[in-house]
Amino acid sequence: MPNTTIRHTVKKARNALSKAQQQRAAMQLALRVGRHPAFRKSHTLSLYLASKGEINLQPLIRLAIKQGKRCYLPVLHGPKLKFLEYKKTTKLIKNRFGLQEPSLSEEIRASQLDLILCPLVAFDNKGNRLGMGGGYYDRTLGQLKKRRKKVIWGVAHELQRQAGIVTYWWDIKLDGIFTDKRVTTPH
Ligand SMILES: Nc1nc2c(c(=O)[nH]1)N(C=O)[C@@H](CNc1ccc(C(=O)N[C@@H](CCC(=O)O)C(=O)O)cc1)CN2
Ligand SMILES: Nc1ncnc2c1ncn2[C@@H]1O[C@H](COP(=O)(O)OP(=O)(O)OP(=O)(O)O)[C@@H](O)[C@H]1O
Repeated sequence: MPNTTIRHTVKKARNALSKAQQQRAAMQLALRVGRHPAFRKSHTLSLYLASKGEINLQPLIRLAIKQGKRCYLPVLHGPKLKFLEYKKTTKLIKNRFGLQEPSLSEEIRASQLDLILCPLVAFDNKGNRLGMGGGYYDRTLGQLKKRRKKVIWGVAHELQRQAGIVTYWWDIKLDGIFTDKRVTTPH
């Protein structure tokens, strides 16, 4: 399927999930990520605040903060993202897409993050990611040098899995995917 068709179809399916289904998925994701070594070993991690049917990371954020981990959120900065700390007291403002982001808090360089949980629209078993089409994660994470450790993971509802995604030279590869149902590493 062409990527535009995938984007359209998956967004529609994701938006159709009920509140109860969304809550259950968010809890299951938090449990699954919470017991994974990539999360357990992490001290600094970036997440996102869900919008329009994206899997909600709030239960996971609460768990991470309770365990003393430092949580960061993406903030639009020109063509790229910055990562700013997110705490209970952090003031949020809406960016031009209507997404909430920290207005003023401590910044961390992407290379200092132990775990980066990326939002996405669709993914496949090879670790390919299709996002909202802004190219923000690609531009920001494409520059990470020597990716020895598995830091970049996608998070999604299981229904966002596709048989294959058409990719381009700028697309970053995911080191793994967490869904409400499974953990997958590229194969
Ligand atoms: N929750 C969340 N935060 C995120 C991202 C994301 O995908 N999800 N991003 C990941 O890169 C960045 C923002 N990227 C975006 C890129 C494009 C559009 C966009 O085109 N929005 C359309 C509506 C699309 C729709 O309704 O599905 C618009 O506002 O017109 C939005 C965000 C940073 N923060
Ligand atoms: N590293 C890069 N260098 C130059 N241009 C880039 C780079 N990464 C992405 N782009 C541009 O961004 C546009 C959007 O890319 P793409 O459709 O892959 O975004 P996405 O991964 O879906 O979005 P997002 O990461 O914001 O969720 C592309 O048309 C491409 O021209």
